[in-house]
Amino acid sequence: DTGSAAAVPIDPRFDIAYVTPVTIGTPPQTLQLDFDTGSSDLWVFSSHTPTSQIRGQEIYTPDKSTTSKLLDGHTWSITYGDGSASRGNVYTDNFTVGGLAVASQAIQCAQQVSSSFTTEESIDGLLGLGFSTLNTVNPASQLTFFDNAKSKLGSPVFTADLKNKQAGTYDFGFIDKAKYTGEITYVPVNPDPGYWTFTSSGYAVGSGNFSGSPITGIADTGTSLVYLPTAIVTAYYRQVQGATNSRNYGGYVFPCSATLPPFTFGVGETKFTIPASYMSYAPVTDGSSTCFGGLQSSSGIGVNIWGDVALKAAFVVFNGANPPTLGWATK
Ligand SMILES: O=C(CNCCc1c[nH]c2ccccc12)Nc1scc(-c2ccccc2)c1C(=O)NCc1ccccc1
Repeated sequence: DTGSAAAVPIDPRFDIAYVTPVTIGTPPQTLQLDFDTGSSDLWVFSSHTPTSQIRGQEIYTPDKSTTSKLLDGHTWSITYGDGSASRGNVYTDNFTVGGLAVASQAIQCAQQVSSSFTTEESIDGLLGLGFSTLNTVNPASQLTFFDNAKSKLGSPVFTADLKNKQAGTYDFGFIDKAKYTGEITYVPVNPDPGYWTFTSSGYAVGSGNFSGSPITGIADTGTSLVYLPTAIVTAYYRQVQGATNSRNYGGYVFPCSATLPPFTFGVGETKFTIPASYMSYAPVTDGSSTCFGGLQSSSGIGVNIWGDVALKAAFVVFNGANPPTLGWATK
């Protein structure tokens, strides 16, 4: 079997996050989920979520599904590095993504979500595509959709083809040659503690020379920006007129009118250039002439994160074979 579904930016102006339609239950209930290779919980806004915490999201109502089953006594609770969080109970139900079906997928129903999820009206939940070791369900952790689907897939892979300010695609079980150019460079993945962790072969700022120092980080579709070591980030913003590291805004900002250099990162012998236009993320507040950078320091995080700003410059193969690898191709 295979599956293919669109990854649609939730805001036409800035690529904050992407959502993908899924169906849950019988008859099918359609929700838009944020596919997230940086976590491993599949959680949804639901009939168990207090209405005060729902603002326009679609919800999953297990009681309306003839195939839903309560996973008795199981709970979950997740907190992301930005302080956002959710928790709740667990059902199993039929689940499909782009024509690929999994019976009795664990669906984590939110009984509590933090304000940053309430205010993201276009996100009805998250679909974790990290390794199942990161799943937070207690007392028994649950498998991700990808782990449940793997045995049905021709090839144990999924691919991310995210795009700038337009819809991209997540494919499951096959690699679409029409989506990339040249050869795919595969690199080893360290699945411990559960992220798609790989090592980049270096970077360059604008037309500067390539620095071949290895950068270990995670391929994370659930994080908007790129977070790298401070030395790299300061080297980048040294080339941006008027850029400052703002305590007030929590990162590097610059005049929206500034000329930005592109940013190149290496995977094996292949080089990926993030165009300058991707490196300006958004005005710090609506209408402001101060913009927040798409590249920020990872010093407070503890891990380097290759988020959407980087991933949308490539076609990425998440190879769930044993051992797992990541494939990168230009497009
Ligand atoms: O959690 C994920 C992927 N799912 C995000 C789901 C999500 C969390 N709010 C959301 C809001 C909307 C949609 C999805 C999400 N990735 C990782 S690995 C390490 C960290 C981390 C650890 C410590 C400190 C910082 C990061 C994060 C992290 O918190 N990223 C989000 C972020 C990173 C920086 C700034 C903001 C957010």
